[in-house]
Amino acid sequence: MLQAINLTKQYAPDAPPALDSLNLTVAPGEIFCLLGQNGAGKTTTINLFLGFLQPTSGQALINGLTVAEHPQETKKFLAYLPETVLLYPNLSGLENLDFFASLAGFTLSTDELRSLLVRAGLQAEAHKRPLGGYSKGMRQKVGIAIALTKQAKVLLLDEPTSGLDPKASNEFSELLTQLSADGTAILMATHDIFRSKEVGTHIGIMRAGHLVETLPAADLTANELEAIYLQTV
Ligand SMILES: Nc1ncnc2c1ncn2[C@@H]1O[C@H](COP(=O)(O)OP(=O)(O)OP(=O)(O)O)[C@@H](O)[C@H]1O
Repeated sequence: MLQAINLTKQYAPDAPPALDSLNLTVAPGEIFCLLGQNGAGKTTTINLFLGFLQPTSGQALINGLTVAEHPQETKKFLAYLPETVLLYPNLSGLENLDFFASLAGFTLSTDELRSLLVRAGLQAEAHKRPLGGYSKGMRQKVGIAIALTKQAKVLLLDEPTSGLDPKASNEFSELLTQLSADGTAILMATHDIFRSKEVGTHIGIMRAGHLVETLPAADLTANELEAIYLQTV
């Protein structure tokens, strides 16, 4: 479970807060999609949960532990997928996964590594090819497989489907739905209103550091969500 309590971040004393008193809870099995224009504070929110940033005030909690006070313990519950996953181009997908899994403390057999790549949607014929020849969507799938390795209780995603084609994006949504059904709490920053509606259980709309709307996704059509978004930002 993931919780923000009056979470605030001001990058400079004379600047307005990039995030202002955010209150948010993402329970196991929920997918909370954060929408908002460029600069609204979505990445700042994710970076506070990751412990990459210290809050100016308020708290980011993961499974009841404050990230600022328990940076190592909270990271054990987390997996993170950024917009662009940084991997080694000369290694294959399989070798990249093996390397990052071992960095995270997991020793997996080739069969286990392959089944994680398949679960992430990467076709078997690509597993042994150098990653330098992969498309963005294929690299993103290796990133997903790395995140799956940790069997994390909380998944943080920052525009993970940006640049993916509709089929890859759809497969990604299906995977998120499966993970949430297994009890993972998911927070995803995105610009994709349609996917948010498809995959999200809750939709939050941010404007200038404030979470101005929180909506249950089931109550809305994608068109209604788009109309609310356009009125809000
Ligand atoms: N390291 C930083 N130093 C100073 N200001 C920053 C820093 N990072 C972000 N900001 C500012 O904080 C505000 C929120 O930025 P943030 O990256 O969280 O927005 P975002 O909603 O993720 O935007 P995008 O959709 O473009 O990714 C912006 O005004 C941005 O300029």
